[in-house]
Amino acid sequence: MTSRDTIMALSSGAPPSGVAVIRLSGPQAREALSFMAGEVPPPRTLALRSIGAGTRLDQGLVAFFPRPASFTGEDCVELHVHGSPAGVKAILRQLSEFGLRLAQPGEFTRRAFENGKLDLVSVEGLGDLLSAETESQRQQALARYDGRFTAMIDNWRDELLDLRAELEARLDFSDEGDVEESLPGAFQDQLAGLVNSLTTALLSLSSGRIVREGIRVAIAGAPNAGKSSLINALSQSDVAIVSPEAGTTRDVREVPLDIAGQLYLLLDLAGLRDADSLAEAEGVRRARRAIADADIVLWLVAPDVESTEPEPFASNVIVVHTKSDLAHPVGATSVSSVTGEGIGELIALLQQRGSTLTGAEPSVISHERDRQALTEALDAVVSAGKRIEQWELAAEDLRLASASLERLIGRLDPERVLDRLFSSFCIGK
Ligand SMILES: Nc1nc2c(ncn2[C@@H]2O[C@H](COP(=O)(O)OP(=O)(O)OP(=O)(O)O)[C@@H](O)[C@H]2O)c(=O)[nH]1
Repeated sequence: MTSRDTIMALSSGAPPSGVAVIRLSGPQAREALSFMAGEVPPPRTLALRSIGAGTRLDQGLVAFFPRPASFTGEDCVELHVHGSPAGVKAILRQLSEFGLRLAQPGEFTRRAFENGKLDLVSVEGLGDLLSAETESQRQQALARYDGRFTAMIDNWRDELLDLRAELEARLDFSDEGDVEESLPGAFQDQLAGLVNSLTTALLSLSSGRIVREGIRVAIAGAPNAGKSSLINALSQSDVAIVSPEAGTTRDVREVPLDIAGQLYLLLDLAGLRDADSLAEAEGVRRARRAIADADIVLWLVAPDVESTEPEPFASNVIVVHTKSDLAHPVGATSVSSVTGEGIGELIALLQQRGSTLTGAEPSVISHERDRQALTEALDAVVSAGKRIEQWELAAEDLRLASASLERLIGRLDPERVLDRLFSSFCIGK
């Protein structure tokens, strides 16, 4: 496979559908278009054409996007045809006879990256955008795809270059005796500013990550405290098993919920109790770990069930009194999964707690790669600050910091991430 091949794919959803979009990219794209649809319309203009070489297979809209101003940076073509399974198949067959091959998953985007149209963090933003399910995920992914993170990284890289230039000038001219011995205060200030800015970015990682991955809400308490019933009531569907027999929820199940545009993952945990069997003990162990890792813990207390453990005290724990239809506790958060009482209030409470975790605007810094690169860059800049009078070593630290950022945008060693990243894309993207 070389990028000289011209590739094709159905880029819209699977037929049958109202419209199907077939996308082509590569040196033969223009010729393939005139083979299939006759006269090539002016660039970036939709034109109605009869589609099919020799025989008319369909009628649709076609567009030509000449390189380099196209998504991939190569000549691109779009055929908007009827979303018929047989029609799409026939068109792809003719294109294949013409010499085009089917694209691999993510191959269009990979070409865009290789041709410098997108950097790696934007590619990740696009991947996130395609899989975004909630409003906050969409906003976060779009901001990353649009280059908001790239602009931050470019700023840091510019600052690192300035600082290195200052040090390297001293190294070059140190023999000539006409440079000042110590570095100007402005240099120190700029270095401190950079440390601040990278630290702030790293701090926003946890909020960025929970927007992307979801706020983990552990639903915990004694067996039969009403955990599964509460999850059902919260999600208004029969997603969790409800059973009168104690100890039925053994594994950690995740129930996704969209509350006001933010993804929450309700973790339906095994009831905490002294386990009778190995399987139960494993369930309890996993439940404890999930509680420790959760962003919010709903600790359920029921009037008809004896709590085997004391309520945990932590700022992320909300004690919820369940089965309020049986007995009504005073002045506490209480719910009934049977009557629905208190469920709306609990959702509002989750939304309020969630918004303090995510902040007002979703952070674009949200991937494990971001954490690694920013931590490396920060460590290197801090190290440069510590040995600032050893110009050569400090310059090397700053070079390492730049290299971490260049790896993040894919300017350095992109191979390590490319295959993994693009294999998660769909065909036609
Ligand atoms: N009256 C009343 N009964 C409830 C309520 N919520 C749950 N129950 C009952 O309490 C029992 C246990 O409920 P579950 O939701 O299975 O409890 P759990 O905590 O998930 O239990 P395990 O998975 O065994 O740990 C069932 O018989 C439910 O019908 C409620 O709000 N009111």
